[in-house]
Amino acid sequence: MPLLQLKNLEKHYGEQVVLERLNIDVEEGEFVAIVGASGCGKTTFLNMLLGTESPTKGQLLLDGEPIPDEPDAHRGVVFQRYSVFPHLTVLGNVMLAEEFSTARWLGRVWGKKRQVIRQRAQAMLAQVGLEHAQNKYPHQLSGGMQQRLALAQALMKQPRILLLDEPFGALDPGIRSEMHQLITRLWQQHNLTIFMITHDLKEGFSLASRLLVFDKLRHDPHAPQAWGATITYDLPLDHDQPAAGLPSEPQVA
Ligand SMILES: Nc1ncnc2c1ncn2[C@@H]1O[C@H](COP(=O)(O)OP(=O)(O)OP(=O)(O)O)[C@@H](O)[C@H]1O
Repeated sequence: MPLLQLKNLEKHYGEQVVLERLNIDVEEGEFVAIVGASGCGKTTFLNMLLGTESPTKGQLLLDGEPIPDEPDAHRGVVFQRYSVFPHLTVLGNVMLAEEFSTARWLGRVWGKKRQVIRQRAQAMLAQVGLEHAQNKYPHQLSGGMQQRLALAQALMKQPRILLLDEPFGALDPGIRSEMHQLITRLWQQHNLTIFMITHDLKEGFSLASRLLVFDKLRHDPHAPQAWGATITYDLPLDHDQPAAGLPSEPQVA
């Protein structure tokens, strides 16, 4: 069974149809890049996968069941601009998510349990290359280091699905390519299924195993909100072959 199934999925906000006729299956372990014009509903799609937005029509199934309508440990998320607790160190920020789930009301754990969480957090920081920065505070980190921290935080919960909303969009080119290597390694090490929104088509082609293009095919000048975007290209990417060009005609998926 596919990990995720989208069946005639739609999302409306009031009168505005944002997404329509989304029909795809996604297998465990795929790395799906999502591109499309600004405002076409990419973040809305990610929010439905995360569970902070629910579908208006159709079905969104995880392991054959409707996806839970609130975020849980199955799904980790990293945004372009990252928010942290500024008064906590790098290590403290990574430990925090785990402390909250272990001690729901107080958000603090002590003794042996805390020791175990600390060791896991330190191991995760080493995986993202932040082992030497664990005692720094967020304002002392570069943009790339902040995104490494965001990845460490998201992976602490051992998610199956990692949702990335333009995670490298604000970084310099040199730092971006370091982050590309890191995300490729983490994808393989943690056996993740990744959805990544990007505005950089080249980034999508080079990192992902599949590329989805969201676009509006139907326009009604008298009712601009009546039609939403859908998946107009669904391209498997074979990294053994040179990157293929986009087909010349849109194919409605
Ligand atoms: N909570 C909301 N309430 C009402 N409308 C919303 C809400 N969230 C998004 N929208 C609308 O849905 C449409 C799609 O927005 P979304 O942020 O998903 O697009 P996007 O493709 O991610 O854009 P960008 O590439 O600029 O980030 C926009 O017209 C936006 O105004």
